[in-house]
Amino acid sequence: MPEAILTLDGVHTHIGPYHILHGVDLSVPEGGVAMLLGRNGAGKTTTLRTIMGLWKASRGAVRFRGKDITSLDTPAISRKGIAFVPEDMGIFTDLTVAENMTLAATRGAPDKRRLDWICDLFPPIRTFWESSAGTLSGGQKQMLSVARAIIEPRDLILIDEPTKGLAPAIIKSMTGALKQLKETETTIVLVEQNFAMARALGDTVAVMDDGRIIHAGDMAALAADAALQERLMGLSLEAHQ
Ligand SMILES: Nc1ncnc2c1ncn2[C@@H]1O[C@H](COP(=O)(O)OP(=O)(O)OP(=O)(O)O)[C@@H](O)[C@H]1O
Repeated sequence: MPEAILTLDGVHTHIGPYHILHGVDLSVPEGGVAMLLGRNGAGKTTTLRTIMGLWKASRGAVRFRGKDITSLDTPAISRKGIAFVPEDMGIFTDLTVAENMTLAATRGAPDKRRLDWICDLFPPIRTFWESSAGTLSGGQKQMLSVARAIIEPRDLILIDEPTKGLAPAIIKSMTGALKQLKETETTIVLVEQNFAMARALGDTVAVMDDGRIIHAGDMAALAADAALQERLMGLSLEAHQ
């Protein structure tokens, strides 16, 4: 088993008066894709936001490469090499695709070779380079959102439901792009409801319910066990492509 790049140890998160995470324990191995699954409202988004410091853990610890990052602010966490692709994508719709990409680069002008590689991963970025991001389709916006997150090499990228509301053909190309990203050094934590994508990409899986991790193991083992899926998530994933 590769060493963990990220660990959560008994993490509790409160949002205002609401106690949302109830002691999340999670270990993400370095390299590959760690899936985070669970019903709506299980706490997946809250977990990603807590890792990024967008919500503060009220108890427990988040460690990145063994270092406690729980009390760092979000820009400091980002500078450690962690990127976040939120569910609402976080792109600037009034700006062009080019401006969105340039603004995402924190270390000066984007590297030309890397930009070419990203445009090969997501061809619409190249096609619509000078267009306003607001005019892109939902799938293209999602691609821009992931592209921005990887404009500079990242050790870890957290992606929240990148296929939400997308057509099957777009989901397929997003899956292909993330597969290529997976071949690089980047470790990916992926929240996803689309089982075809989870099965195609996931190496490990953690299942959440009610603010806790209720199962952790290999994605392939969960994919092969319909009874376990039913018990953990109340549905057989095969039926939820
Ligand atoms: N800003 C907020 N204020 C109050 N409660 C919130 C807030 N954000 C999330 N919650 C609650 O926290 C719980 C977990 O939500 P979260 O978005 O983390 O779940 P999720 O597993 O990502 O679900 P989904 O798939 O629906 O996004 C839910 O009960 C939700 O209503």
